[in-house]
This record gives sequence, structure tokens and C-alpha cells, in this order.
Amino acid sequence: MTADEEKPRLMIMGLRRSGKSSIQRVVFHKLSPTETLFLESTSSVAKDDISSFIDFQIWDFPGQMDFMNPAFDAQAIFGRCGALVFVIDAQDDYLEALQRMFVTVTRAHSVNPQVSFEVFIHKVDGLSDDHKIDTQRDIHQRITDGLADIGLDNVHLSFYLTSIYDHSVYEAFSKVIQKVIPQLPTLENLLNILCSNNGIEKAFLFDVSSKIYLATDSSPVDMQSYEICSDMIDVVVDVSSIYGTAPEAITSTAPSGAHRSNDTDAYALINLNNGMAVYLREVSRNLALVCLLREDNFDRRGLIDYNFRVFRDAILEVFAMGWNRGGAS
Ligand SMILES: Nc1nc2c(ncn2[C@@H]2O[C@H](COP(=O)(O)OP(=O)(O)OP(=O)(O)O)[C@@H](O)[C@H]2O)c(=O)[nH]1
Repeated sequence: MTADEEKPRLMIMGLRRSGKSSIQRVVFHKLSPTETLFLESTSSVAKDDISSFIDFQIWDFPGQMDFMNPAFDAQAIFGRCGALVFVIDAQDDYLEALQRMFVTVTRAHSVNPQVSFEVFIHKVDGLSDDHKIDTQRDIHQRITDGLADIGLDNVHLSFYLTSIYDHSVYEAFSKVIQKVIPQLPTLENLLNILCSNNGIEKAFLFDVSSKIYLATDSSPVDMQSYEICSDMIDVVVDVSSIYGTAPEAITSTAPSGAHRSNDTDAYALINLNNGMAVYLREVSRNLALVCLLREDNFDRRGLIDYNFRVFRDAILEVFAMGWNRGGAS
């Protein structure tokens, strides 16, 4: 098997103009959301290799793809697919999209029952809060009823409300990526231990270039903490790209609060106005720990830093033990 074939593989499918290419470009290629207005329609399967701390492949399918066409090799497409993201345009009439999703899910499930199905109810920026909830409920109901009717009630689908104009699409993609990371339970355990030993309220392990979090501790994720931690990465990357002296690293010499002493000791700290602090530590070149904790806890800074170093070594060891082994389903 070539290295390419070993990478976890994610498929993005959905009707034409539902927003598939936009999601991929915004999350992984830093395209500004407004620039997606000028994206051309995808006419053939576009394979995109994402090389960051996590290496994986994204296949973007053209909206008009016909699964019934004999030239469509379902075994080759779905056989090694870890997760299938189906994008539905919530601002449009979605009945046709549901029909297409139904066909896709049944076809993919028959070829590979391990595929995890992720439904992005997309472009929700144009919907009121009530409308969002109603749309999600309706889509959920229709698709699960349809699957139950043909005896596929064991197929599990996850639903997300997404938009490229806020953090929701990053959060949703984080959860999708976590489904294809075999080390997830270990990472969560390590984060739980770190949090409980240091009075940390919430901790995220971020892939710096995509701002996707690979893992978080098991306390519930609230959108606000996620946003603040994700924004912290932008701040640090921006500051270090302007004032930094080591371009390859996440932080470098920076104004008060951010500092690096060697490749893996970069950190940044911002005190918030509510007694909390956001603390970022570089784990490796593409990986950073960002956590929220009470400012008072920094009285025990030495202990926190010591524990962080133990945590970092454990994380690196987990990944060194074979990211590729079992990474793809
Ligand atoms: N309001 C809003 N518009 C979006 C969002 N995501 C994508 N769009 C717009 O939707 C349009 C279609 O996006 P594309 O990414 O080209 O859609 P696609 O699914 O890749 O289309 P095909 O390549 O034809 O299959 C573009 O004009 C985007 O700007 C979103 O979250 N909110």
C-alpha cells in the first residue's frame, strides 16, 4: 500500500452549489469566506492532500455525480473511506438533497459499513435560530425514517449546523476528523489528566494550520470557549508572522504575553477581563495546546509547566507509535 493509500480518507458530497468546495477551501486553505463567491463549479473528483500534523486526503465530489453509472466504482470510492460528509444547502429546498443523500448513504453503507456519515446542514448563516432547529429536526426525521423503512435503522448519522462565515464549520470538521483518529481516546485521557491536575477548565489540542481540534477533555464543549481558543491561535500566528524571528515556528519573540525559548517551548498567555486566562503552549510545530483556566492558577506556574512537558512528551509518543497504523478505515 502506498503512503497515499494509507492516509485516512474523507469524502465530501452533496448537490451542486451546496458549498462543498467552499468548506474545504476555507478550512484547509485559508480562503476568505467572501472569496468563495467566485469559486468555479467542480467538474471531476478533486483529491486534496492535507499535510499538517494530521495527514489525510479529502475527496471533493462534483454535485452532479451519478452513482448509478456503471463507471462509478463504489468499492474503490467507499471501500477505504473513513468518513463521508454530506453537505445540504439549508437555504434551498432540500428535498432533492435528501433523496441524493439517502442513495449515497445506502450505497456507501452496503460497500463499507464502517463509514461514519456526517451531515452538514450548511449555509445556516441565513436562518433564524428557530428555523435552524426546525430544519435540523425535519432533516433528521426524514432521513432516519427513510433508512428505517428499508431496515437500516442501525446506520448512525451525525448532524451539524454549519456556515463558513463563523466557527461552526471548523467545529463540525473537528468532530469529523476525530472520528478517523484512532488515538482519540488516549488523547482525551491525557487531556483529562492534565486538566484535573492543573485546575484547567477547558483544553483543546489544535492542529495549528487548520484550527481543527484533534481532541478536547471530556467536559462539554461550549461554543464560546471553542471560539476564544481558536481565536487565540489566529492572534499568536499573526503576531509571530509579523514580529517573529523564527518563521517556521508558531510563536517567536512577541509582545508581552507571548514568548519562545526553543522550538517546543513557545507559549502565549492572555488574561481576560473575567478573571480567566487563555494559555497556549506549542506541542510540536503543527500542534498546540490551548486552554482556559482561572488566572489565580498561574500562582502554580512552575507546576503547570512541568505537567505540560510531561503531557507533551506523552502526546508525541502516542503519535510516534504509528499515526498511520489503523488511521484509515
Ligand atoms: N451564505 C452562505 N453561502 C455559502 C456558504 N458556503 C458556501 N456558500 C456559497 O455557495 C456557493 C457555492 O459554493 P461551492 O463551494 O462552489 O459549492 P460546491 O458544492 O462545491 O458546488 P459544485 O462544485 O458545483 O458541486 C458559493 O457562492 C459560496 O459562496 C455558507 O456557509 N453560507
